[in-house]
Amino acid sequence: MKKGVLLVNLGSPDSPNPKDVKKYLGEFLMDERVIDVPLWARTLLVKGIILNTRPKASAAAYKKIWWDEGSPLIVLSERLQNGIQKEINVPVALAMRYGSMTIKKGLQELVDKGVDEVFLIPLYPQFAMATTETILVLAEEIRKANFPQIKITDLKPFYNNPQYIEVLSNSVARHLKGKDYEHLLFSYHGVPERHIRKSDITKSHCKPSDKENCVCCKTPSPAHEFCYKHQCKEVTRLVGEKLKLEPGTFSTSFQSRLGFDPWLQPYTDRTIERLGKEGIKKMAIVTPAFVSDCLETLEEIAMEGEEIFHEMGGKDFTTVPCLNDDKEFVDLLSNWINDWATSENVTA
Ligand SMILES: C=CC1=C(C)c2cc3[nH]c(cc4nc(cc5[nH]c(cc1n2)c(C)c5CCC(=O)O)C(CCC(=O)O)=C4C)c(C)c3C=C
Ligand SMILES: [Fe+2]
Ligand SMILES: [Fe+2]
Repeated sequence: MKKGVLLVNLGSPDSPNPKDVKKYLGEFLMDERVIDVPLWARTLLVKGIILNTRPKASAAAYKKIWWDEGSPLIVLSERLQNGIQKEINVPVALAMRYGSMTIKKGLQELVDKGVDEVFLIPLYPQFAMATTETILVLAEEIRKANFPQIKITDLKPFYNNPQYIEVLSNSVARHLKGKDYEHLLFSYHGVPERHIRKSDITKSHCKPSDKENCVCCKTPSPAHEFCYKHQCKEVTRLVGEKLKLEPGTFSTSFQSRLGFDPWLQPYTDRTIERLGKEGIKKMAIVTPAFVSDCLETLEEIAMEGEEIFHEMGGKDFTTVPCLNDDKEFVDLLSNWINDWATSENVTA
């Protein structure tokens, strides 16, 4: 059997123009694992309201971060792909869950190279219904319909893998060297609380509305295999431990909420505001839910977040880049791929 790798990230519009942004958001937000309400309600909400109001503002935000080469998320994912390809012998393809670089095209590219055994790597350290699950479900549908001869194995979420924690901690330490920040905020993309309850396989463990001191997240449970909140909090705890951060000098928050339902809290914008109001003058922020820098890190955090902090009296606001094509991260993924390529059942 010939092996190959498919990296899958979220995706971006083809351009930062409102028409392309609208098309992209339409596909993204009509995904039943992203806006998980009945089809009629999703259609009303997305096509009736969001797509008539949001694309203009989103396009303006995309324009602020767009590069000559294209969307930062796509360009940085391509750099990661190229970095890995230089390290390993099996072909590495890249696809996006939404937009033009489809999973079908990615699988086709591998099949055209004779591949019949695919290692599928969702580029998300933590599991979420709106990210990992939607990729795996769609990839399986495409496999069944178009490539029934191939076998797909997926890389499990690697949020608590000690090597990953080391690579992330090294990156944080390197970027914050010499900066005497008073607080390090770990900001993760949010999800509606409802998503956490839906993914709870025990149906009773997760209490997504517990904010600071989430007891369920600290109590061992099989639910944690699919609990985005637990997995985010674990990344913060493990990096804090590795970097020997003092309690009280680092915390977790959740960004990018959409709509009126409660999302995971505390919210990042309000946390930045609170830190500024409490007299913190120098803060740093890291965004470990994203492997590649994107709209949510470059605009919402590095631009809007900094503005909020300054408005509240803060002075220094340092953002730690995502792992992107960090050499240690490229080596780590390449090692996992090599392990998979040389043995059968490998998880991170
Ligand atoms: C990292 C994991 C992500 C989760 C979980 C996630 C959930 C989620 N997102 C929305 C709505 C939007 N997200 C948008 C952008 C965006 N989201 C992620 C990642 C996660 N989303 C990334 C990497 C990006 C940036 C893409 C890029 O091109 O750079 C947007 C579009 C921008 C905007 O208009 O604000 C929306 C909308 C929902 C509803 C959701 C639900 C769980
Ligand atoms: Fe998102
Ligand atoms: Fe929990």
